[in-house]
Amino acid sequence: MATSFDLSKFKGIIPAFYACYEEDGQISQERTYTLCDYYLQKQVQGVYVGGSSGECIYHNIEERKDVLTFVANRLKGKMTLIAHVGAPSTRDSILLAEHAASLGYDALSAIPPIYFTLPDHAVSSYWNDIIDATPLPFLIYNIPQTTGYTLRTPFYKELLKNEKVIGVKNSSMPTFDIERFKRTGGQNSIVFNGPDEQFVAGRIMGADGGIGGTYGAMPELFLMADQYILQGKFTEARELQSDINEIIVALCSLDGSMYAGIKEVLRRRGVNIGGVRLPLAGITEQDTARIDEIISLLQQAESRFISERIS
Ligand SMILES: CC(=O)N[C@H](C=O)[C@@H](O)[C@H](O)[C@H](O)CO
Ligand SMILES: CC(=O)C(=O)O
Repeated sequence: MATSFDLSKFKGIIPAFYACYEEDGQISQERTYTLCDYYLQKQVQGVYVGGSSGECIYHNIEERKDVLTFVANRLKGKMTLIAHVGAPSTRDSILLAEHAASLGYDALSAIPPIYFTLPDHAVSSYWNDIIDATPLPFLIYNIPQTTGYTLRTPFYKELLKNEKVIGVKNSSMPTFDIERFKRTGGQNSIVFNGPDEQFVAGRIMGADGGIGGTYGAMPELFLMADQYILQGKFTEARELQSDINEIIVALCSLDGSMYAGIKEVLRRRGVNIGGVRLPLAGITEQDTARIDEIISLLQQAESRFISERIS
């Protein structure tokens, strides 16, 4: 079960990379570079490209390959790059996996098959077929609330028999699952916390780091929360998590999708990566005032927890 990959790069704060669009809704190379530069400047550990937050479900394969290419062009060798290659068919997932491997990504990851409910043996074949297609290590993506599929510990143990499986990004809500997955995989495996609302709890229960959809709106806050955990400052970590959660709850209360809200926050802070792709809803006129409030919540949390000034 022990993997021989160097796991030291799979930890810390790894934002889930957002889809970057032109004004007409096409994937934007230039804006993808803008977002890459932003993350480089924030000194995050890495990026998780083409997942839920990357709106992969609304992109065709060529668009997904383009996003993987643009990010690698800008960030290869500068931070950890994880490619999400989950797609409705095994065939398309393999095409994406091969593409990511040719670009030098550090790891692959995929959700389980969606739409049809498949038995574990078919899920296992799906993941293992992707894994077999390239030499890269693989991170399982467990996200029952969107896929309808729940990864169980005994099945996870089976999957770990493939030494290229290095761990799991766990987005189920119980932090108990994080503890179980970490215990099952042992020290020579990785667990990433999924739900940003309980990043601190996930870390305490054994997650090595987090991959999150809201990190991009507030990377400094998550980096600081991770620092607090590393320093054993649990009271500070909990208080910061609570401030973070006020921001996440506000982002999730917009008429527009959470991603549209995050992109508006980023735009107002000088990082314009466009809107969201339909059917995700864009922000509405009423959302404008709510976004003012979100910006002020961000500023309050930043001035409370981060010493250096953030624009
Ligand atoms: C269901 C879902 O998309 N979960 C993401 C990944 O785990 C999270 O990062 C959320 O975006 C975040 O926790 C906000 O709810
Ligand atoms: C949040 C996350 O991991 C994703 O967007 O895939």
